[in-house]
Amino acid sequence: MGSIVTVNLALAAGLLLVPWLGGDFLAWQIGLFLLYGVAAQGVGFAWGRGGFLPLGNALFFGLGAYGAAAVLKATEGALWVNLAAMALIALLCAALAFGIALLLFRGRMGSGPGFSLVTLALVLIAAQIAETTPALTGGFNGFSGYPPLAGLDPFGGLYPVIVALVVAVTLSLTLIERLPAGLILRGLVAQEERLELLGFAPHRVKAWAFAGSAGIGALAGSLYASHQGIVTPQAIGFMLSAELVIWAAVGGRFSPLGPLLGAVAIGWASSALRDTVAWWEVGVAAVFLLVVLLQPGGAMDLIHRGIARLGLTRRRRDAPPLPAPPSRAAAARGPLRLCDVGLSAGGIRILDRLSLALPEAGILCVIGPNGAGKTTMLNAVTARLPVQSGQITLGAVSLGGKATWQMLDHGIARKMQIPTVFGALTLRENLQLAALAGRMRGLDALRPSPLRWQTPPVARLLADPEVPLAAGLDKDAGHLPQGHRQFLELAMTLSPEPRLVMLDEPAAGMSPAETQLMVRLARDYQQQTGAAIVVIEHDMHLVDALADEVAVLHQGRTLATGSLAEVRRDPLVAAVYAGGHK
Ligand SMILES: Nc1ncnc2c1ncn2[C@@H]1O[C@H](COP(=O)(O)OP(=O)(O)OP(=O)(O)O)[C@@H](O)[C@H]1O
Repeated sequence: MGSIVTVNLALAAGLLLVPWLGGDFLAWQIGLFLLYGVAAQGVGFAWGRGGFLPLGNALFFGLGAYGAAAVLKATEGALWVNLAAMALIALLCAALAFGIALLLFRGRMGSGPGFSLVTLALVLIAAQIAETTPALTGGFNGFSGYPPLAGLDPFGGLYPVIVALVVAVTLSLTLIERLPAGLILRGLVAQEERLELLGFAPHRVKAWAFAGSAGIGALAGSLYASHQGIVTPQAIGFMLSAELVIWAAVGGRFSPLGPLLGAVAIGWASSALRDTVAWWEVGVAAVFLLVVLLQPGGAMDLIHRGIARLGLTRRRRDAPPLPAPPSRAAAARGPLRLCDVGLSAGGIRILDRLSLALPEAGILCVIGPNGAGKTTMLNAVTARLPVQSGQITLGAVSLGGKATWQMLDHGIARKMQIPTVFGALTLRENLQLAALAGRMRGLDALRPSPLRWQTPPVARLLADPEVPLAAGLDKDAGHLPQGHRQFLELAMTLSPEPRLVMLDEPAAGMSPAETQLMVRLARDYQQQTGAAIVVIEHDMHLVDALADEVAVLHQGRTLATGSLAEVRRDPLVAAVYAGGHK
């Protein structure tokens, strides 16, 4: 916290010195690049933190600028009315962005080019409207003839207001990084699938990030109107959108200060050198290309690495853990039933009128030859693949039409066949995210204390001397060996205290000792919580050690259920396994 305040105070002091050292004209020039920099910070937030690239963020900068110009003209200098109106415009832009992102990201995984292209199309449309509606926007000539905010001189009094905006935005973005909201965003980029299984709706997380990005852009745009005294279609055009992306990339999109640095450095150098250095734009494009290819973290990444090499980074002290509040997943009730479930994908019938009733408590092992549809059954339950016929119910609740991220609130958690952990985060951060799962309420994402939550299942695992997690909490999860990764994913799966745990080949890639440990941990969890656990497994020793009951799947149908001894005696099962499968 202290370092955040120091950095922002230094930023404010450095920027406020500009008019003293360089005069009003330099401050006016820097003020413009700072406003562009704030808008680029919005782009950096969406791209670097949210993992999706908005190609048309000048839309919100322009809406902020035109909106503020119109308000300033209509109200003729009433300061508080103007400020309230500008804040309202920024909120409206954020709401617009939220809606756009929800529409585009809903029901889709990934943050691919579709979103970027739509935002590009939107800014092209907006620029066209601005050019062709002179009655509203002043057309090509621009919107002018309004007083600046509070009558502040763009060459004098407005500059401290711009600096205040810069510091407020930088401080907010830096603080968000230290709060659960920032961790959730990092989780989104690191492993969207796991985040969704932990009960976070990726499309909503992205929508909030895009709303923040748009609101920041609109605030910058609203001061730009006063700074320039005129708003032209360039303020809402594609060129500015592209420049915001270049500044964010070159300065460093992963850091709140990076885009600001990029905008001021490139913007100022461009204004000084564009007319004297031939091919200046080509040079900027070349730098952009080099950054994209060789230095994705931009200039701020180099600066951070330099600071780390000099040993100037302070290690954050870990505050003692707090008991986590009750989990919604622990309150869910009812046995899971699949009734005549049919599922086809890629033209292949995978589940063929599959019916299976799970016990409300105990361990059910699902076995069957390769390709029998075991993993697909879990995909159907967790809504990762759409079911075409039949019903899946949990107690009295139908799971039909629900999304993957809603499953945790129904008490369902899943460990994947290939362990999915947040590879770019430390083990501690992985467990912090899992502690938030199913427990966050209201404004918890914006409070620091939820990062200290510790859940009963994770506390037990960390205290267990055989579980290889407690010693390396500050290591990146991406460097864990396969066995340790399985335990980390198990810890994250159990952390929300789910009533129904689905473990897909939990011992894959493990040594015999690790496999034994996995069996013990699954058994312990079942006994401590009375939950139902479904384990998909090929290893019959493990099935023997774990199963209260066994279900055999074959060609997308339930072939037999009963104890392991019973299904072994079943002639149909014997025939399937004698057919050369595992
Ligand atoms: N999304 C999909 N699109 C097309 N085919 C799929 C899809 N998912 C699974 N399949 C196919 O469905 C069949 C069943 O796959 P599934 O992974 O459910 O089998 P499994 O019983 O878990 O096998 P294994 O024990 O080898 O993991 C396989 O032939 C697989 O290739």
